[in-house]
Amino acid sequence: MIYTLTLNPSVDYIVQLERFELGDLNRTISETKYPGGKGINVSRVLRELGVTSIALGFNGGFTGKYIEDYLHYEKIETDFIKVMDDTRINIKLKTGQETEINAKGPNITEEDFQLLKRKIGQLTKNDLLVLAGSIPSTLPESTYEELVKICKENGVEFVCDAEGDLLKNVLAFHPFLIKPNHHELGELFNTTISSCEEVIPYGKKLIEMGAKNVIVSLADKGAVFISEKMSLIAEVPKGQVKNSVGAGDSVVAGFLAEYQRNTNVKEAFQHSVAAGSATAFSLGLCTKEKIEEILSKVQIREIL
Ligand SMILES: Nc1ncnc2c1ncn2[C@@H]1O[C@H](COP(=O)(O)OP(=O)(O)OP(=O)(O)O)[C@@H](O)[C@H]1O
Ligand SMILES: O=P(O)(O)OC[C@@]1(O)O[C@H](CO)[C@@H](O)[C@@H]1O
Repeated sequence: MIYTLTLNPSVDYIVQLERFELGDLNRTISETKYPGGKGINVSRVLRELGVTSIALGFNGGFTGKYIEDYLHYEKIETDFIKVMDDTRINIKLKTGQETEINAKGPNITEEDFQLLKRKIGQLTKNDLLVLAGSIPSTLPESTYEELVKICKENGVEFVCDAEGDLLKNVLAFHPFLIKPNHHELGELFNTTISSCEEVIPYGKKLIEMGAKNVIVSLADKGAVFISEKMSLIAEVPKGQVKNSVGAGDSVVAGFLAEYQRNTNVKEAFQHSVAAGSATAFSLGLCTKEKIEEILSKVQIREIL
């Protein structure tokens, strides 16, 4: 079973405006809302692709209930730990460019954290855990490390989509997959990366540091896959970006869904990039039809 973990879920409130004037009254052209948070997005795209997962994390209040009801309506199983405060609302402003305001989120107590550790401790070697997103400020910086250590002890594979030290510190536990974008990769190595070719030496370093598979996404500039055995570059299809929120999470879900189907890394990478772009070209997350529509436009080449 695939489990996704979203420590700080959100209701994503997507607001479209002609333009945004700071300090003025601004009126929207349209608005919509979705359950959000990186792990939850992964679960939703997996479900769309016919793969079952269970969404874990902390949620609370009316926003937490909205997320849980929405996921159940989509037939996604959840096993959230209830917290006292409301789950956060993240604002995504569309004004030609995309501006995000991500809230801090609820207080998570030590007791809540212990409960989560016990849940993660029940996973077995037949399970895979996706840890994705930021860590609430009330949890220790070492949260991911502590959780993947439990995974390792029980032979549970894990995927990590996080930034900076959060990502660096789990590498020694050999994640099955990590997916930084090129800015995050650059920050890890104190450099600037602006093309797929430039990604390759740094991607290889992540493999040396312990990752089994690495996908680095560069938005419209392409994506790179690296493992010990091969390096691949994908060209992404051109299209009109409607909302790139969740595009990175769709890359993770697209890879896992296809890899689970046939363990062919090249095809899994092609599906993952198609899922990312399909989400970027949609207002919400991708649909299976949209992925299939653009799949053949995702050209993959091997770098020898
Ligand atoms: N402008 C675009 N045109 C086509 N595809 C895109 C575009 N932007 C994003 N994508 C698709 O989405 C994937 C992930 O995008 P990106 O590199 O922005 O990841 P990310 O920063 O993790 O995303 P996010 O945090 O917005 O979910 C890319 O690999 C690509 O497939
Ligand atoms: O604040 P975090 O946890 O870093 O990111 C949260 C978030 O921006 O990530 C998802 C898109 O990847 C959104 O659904 C959500 O609002």
